[in-house]
Amino acid sequence: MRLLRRSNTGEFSLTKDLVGDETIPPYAILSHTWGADAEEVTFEDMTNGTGKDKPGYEKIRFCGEQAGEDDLQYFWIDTCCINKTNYTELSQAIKSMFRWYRNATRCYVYLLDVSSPPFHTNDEFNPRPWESDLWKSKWFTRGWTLQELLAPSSVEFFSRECKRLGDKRSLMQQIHEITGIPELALQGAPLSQFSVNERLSWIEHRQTKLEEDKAYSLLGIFDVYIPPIYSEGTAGAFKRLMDEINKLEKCIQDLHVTDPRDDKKRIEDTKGGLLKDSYRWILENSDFQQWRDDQQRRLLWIKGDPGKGKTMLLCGIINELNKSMAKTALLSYFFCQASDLRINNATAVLRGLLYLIVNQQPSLVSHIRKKHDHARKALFEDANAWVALSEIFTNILQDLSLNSTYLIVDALDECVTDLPKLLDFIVQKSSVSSRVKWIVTSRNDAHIEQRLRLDDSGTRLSLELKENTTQVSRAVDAYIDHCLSELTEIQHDKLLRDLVREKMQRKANGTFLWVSLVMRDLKEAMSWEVLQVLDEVPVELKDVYCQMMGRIKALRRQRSELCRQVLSIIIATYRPLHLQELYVLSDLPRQVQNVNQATETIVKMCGSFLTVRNDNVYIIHQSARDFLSKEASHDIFPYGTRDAHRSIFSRSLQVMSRTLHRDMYSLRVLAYPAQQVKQPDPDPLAASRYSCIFWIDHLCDWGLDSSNNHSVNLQDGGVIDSFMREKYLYWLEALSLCKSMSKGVTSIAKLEALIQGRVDASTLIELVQDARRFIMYHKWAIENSPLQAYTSALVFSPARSPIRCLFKEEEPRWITIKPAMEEKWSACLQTLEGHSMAFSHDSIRLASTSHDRTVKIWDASSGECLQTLGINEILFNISFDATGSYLHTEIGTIDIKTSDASSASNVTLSVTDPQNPRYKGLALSSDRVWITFNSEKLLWLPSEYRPLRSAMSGNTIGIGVGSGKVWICHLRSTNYTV
Ligand SMILES: Nc1ncnc2c1ncn2[C@@H]1O[C@H](COP(=O)(O)OP(=O)(O)OP(=O)(O)O)[C@@H](O)[C@H]1O
Repeated sequence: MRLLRRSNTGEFSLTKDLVGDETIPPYAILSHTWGADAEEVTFEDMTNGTGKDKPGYEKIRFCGEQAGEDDLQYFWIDTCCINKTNYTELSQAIKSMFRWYRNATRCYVYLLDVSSPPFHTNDEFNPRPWESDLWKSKWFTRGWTLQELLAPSSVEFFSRECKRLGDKRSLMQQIHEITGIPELALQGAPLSQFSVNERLSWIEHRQTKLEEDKAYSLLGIFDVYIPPIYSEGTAGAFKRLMDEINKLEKCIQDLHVTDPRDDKKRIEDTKGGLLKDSYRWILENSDFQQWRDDQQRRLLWIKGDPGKGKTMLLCGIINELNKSMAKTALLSYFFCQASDLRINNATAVLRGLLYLIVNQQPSLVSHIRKKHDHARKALFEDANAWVALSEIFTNILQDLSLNSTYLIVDALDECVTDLPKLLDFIVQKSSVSSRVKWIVTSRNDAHIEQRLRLDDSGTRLSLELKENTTQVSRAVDAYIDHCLSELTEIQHDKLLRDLVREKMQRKANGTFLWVSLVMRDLKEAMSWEVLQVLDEVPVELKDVYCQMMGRIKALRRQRSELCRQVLSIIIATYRPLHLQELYVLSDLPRQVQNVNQATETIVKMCGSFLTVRNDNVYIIHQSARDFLSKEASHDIFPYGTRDAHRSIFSRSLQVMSRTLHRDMYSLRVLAYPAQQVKQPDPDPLAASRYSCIFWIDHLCDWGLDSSNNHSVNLQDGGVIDSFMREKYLYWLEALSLCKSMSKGVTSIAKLEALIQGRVDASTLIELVQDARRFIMYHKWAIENSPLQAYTSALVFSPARSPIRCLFKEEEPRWITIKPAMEEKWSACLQTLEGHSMAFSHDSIRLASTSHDRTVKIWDASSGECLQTLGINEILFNISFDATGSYLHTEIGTIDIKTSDASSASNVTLSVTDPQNPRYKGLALSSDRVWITFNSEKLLWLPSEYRPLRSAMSGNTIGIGVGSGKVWICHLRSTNYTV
């Protein structure tokens, strides 16, 4: 960026090109409309000292003088600070312009067509005589001025006479009315909050001198970049812009595993709302202040026993940082929750943190897009996700454009998968990047402490430490006061209230959770019982839980049993359940009028263990889950946890058998895109959604060595056999509607492994094998259009596929001449988004490479992508050395960045001749072609293809085909002689 500098004598000169934001001094920036080319002072004029007689020089003089008045020595003007004859410089300027406006200390808008009479006296009837000019000003009709209005935090308006008219804030209402831009955007809210269409509408009625600029002037507003091509026309430029926006949106959509902002809101709501007086103590705490104010303190670890209020404290800290941090700073956070499969692992933490970061600074998505553009969603989900995400995260943290950033992670102890990796990552990153500060919380845990290795850059804040206990106790007292103010039973009796307060303060022992549990009891008590309740309640949390459990056991026979059922299901399931899911899985009484109400009533009988929000049931606290699954497990699971899994499995099968049928969402159109499917209300899958996704997991959790029942289920003619025969295709449709097709693929593989080798299940084994081929082969089509389960999936399955035969009735009748299919499945198991390849000697893994400069390592049986490696060269042949650490290519040797040495050593691969003529006869398909009937897309048709690369191991062969796909084939099932 080149700036103009005003010397003491009033002369202007250009600085050298300043590279890197940190080298740029505070500066003012001008926003204006351009006159005729000959009127504007150019870069050449400035370097040659000419142009002073041009009309445009007035603007330069104005900007320089105004900057001087505002104590700024430097300023920037687009007419003369960019060398437009240099394409590289011009495209760099277009790329950076939004940032330059945003970073300016002041932005002056010079309005040549707005006049403010110099001797205008204050006229109470017309205090702003220039306002009518403002409404008509050309400045509001130009394209580039849109970002100049939105990017800077301070925008001041000046008349032709250089008189200050007001700023973006004082003129907010008028600007909003003139431009139609929401006030929130004018106030500086992140533009990513506004939909793409809304942002596009802001430029609709604006013009640019060069037609393509209409699109290019939006780059900063969408935080994307395309290089300018000033010959492509408006349509071309907008097409490229939209492509880029769509890729950005898709990337963010795939990254999404949860929106931590929603999690925060949900947590606050389920915990009864956040109380300021109970967290504000942290702002006065010296450890916290040191972390906040000292550049060197980059990591703060807040630790404390269960229920000490760490999570709520973090919610408070997030709110306070949001208010106090610089506008340009980023704040990202994540709440781990052990009970929710989605958010209890290290990969999810990185995904969640990244999600909020790129939401605030979308340009950083470029780091994700480098990998995402070819790996797509698998980047975040395959076995290599951690490696890829940590690399992306590191690149973002090193990006010079990253603003100062706060990263906050709650409940590390609830990160069930890969916690050590996460801890090492946090330690490493917090010590290298000075612009990034971390806060993490956890329970007191020696392993976490050891791993965090807190040195000079880190601070430990223990809630149990003597210096802090007074502050925490006061915070708990404030919480008690707040809770008591809501206890209507004792409002009229001050003496009683004081007594209750005093007793609670004495027993709470600085534990918020204790107070909140006791309060639930007190709310149920009459005024004369309140003191007795308090006397009876134990001090320790565990004892409180024991007391709650005792009460459940003392309920009338059936009620107690219902509570036990509900609690056991909640503990044994993989994610929080909807009331309807809980109703069926707990097998609650049938004779109820309103399922949600009845289930909620039973949930309430479970004392304070559970809570309901938006019809979903949550366990009140992780410590309650710990208690129920450990100390109370003999009460909750009298027949062991396996029995709970058995119940969930068999009730799942029952509910699915009842509810699954063709076209559950009444989509009707066969190619109805899955992305456009909206969940109907009431949702026919509300009760069976969980079952569809997890029934096989619970079958496996039930265990192999179980009772006869288990055998009955697994044998020919058993319940699984019947379910597969009657409902398999509807189950696939349901999986697609639940966006869980990939989970279905791994589940059916799990089922196949479970029944493998059983002598009494030979027909079932055959059926499941067929079902597995079916789902793998047609996954793409069904995933994208749920009803393709009944069309292309059936029509393009082998004539003697058991699944096809069982669901013959579902085949489309309008196809009179059906494609001639093989009798049995072809050699193709599935298509992988891949490349050219080599198999591991044990046939377990397949490595592939392609022109997109990546190498992928696949699990050959599930088709899961295990690793995606970025490479610098275009590869044709690949192989691994014996240790698996180096990948040899025809072009060079590449270091594989693998975090998992053990898996790498399995990958000893050999390359077969890609030109081997013996494979040439294979005719399989790769591209997806739709058959259209009456302009409705009806079915997906695999087309002809040419094999490009192939590799073979044992009786499995991999074939690379056009458009970067890989087919994995079993030669056993074909007639090919190889
Ligand atoms: N500032 C606050 N405002 C309102 N309620 C609070 C506040 N702090 C704590 N609480 C109450 O105390 C309970 C326990 O707090 P929290 O869940 O934050 O504890 P924790 O230390 O994170 O526990 P754990 O480490 O076991 O998960 C909350 O469910 C809530 O009811």
